[in-house]
Amino acid sequence: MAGEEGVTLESLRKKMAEFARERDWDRFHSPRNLLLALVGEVGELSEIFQWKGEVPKGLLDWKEDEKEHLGEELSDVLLYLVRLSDICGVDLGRAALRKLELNALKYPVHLCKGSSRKHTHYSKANEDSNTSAPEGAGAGSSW
Ligand SMILES: Nc1ccn([C@H]2C[C@H](O)[C@@H](COP(=O)(O)OP(=O)(O)OP(=O)(O)O)O2)c(=O)n1
Repeated sequence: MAGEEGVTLESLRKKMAEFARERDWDRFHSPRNLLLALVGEVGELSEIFQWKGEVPKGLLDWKEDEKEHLGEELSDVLLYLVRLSDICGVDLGRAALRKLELNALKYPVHLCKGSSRKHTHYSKANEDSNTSAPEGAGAGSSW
């Protein structure tokens, strides 16, 4: 039900499994089909922003029906992602938490605060500092 509290990835996973089973759609929900459906929905989501230029956070000047449409397309992406993960035997919640930990290791606060550069920039800077001439010999930092 819309507005229901306590939505979890697991509850969405179960609802999608039930939705497919009731319609005898398990045979269509193969990994490849779900991936293509997911990409299609990402396209529909992108269309909402297409040609608008940058939009303000919170979308305060959007009409209610535009925001509702946005919610629908975001949901389609999420639901197909949840279903794809399930069909592939991936625990999406666990995988996402693990990925967050990996991200934190790749992007330590002390190196990246206030910078949106890719992590390869920091490893490259580190390599350069390991191979560069001793301090004071004219080797400048690359960032
Ligand atoms: N074989 C299918 C078809 C649909 N859905 C579910 C997941 C999505 O949340 C939604 C997608 O439905 P549509 O393909 O009809 O796409 P839209 O809802 O975006 O409609 P439209 O393409 O008309 O804008 O329905 C599904 O699980 N499996």
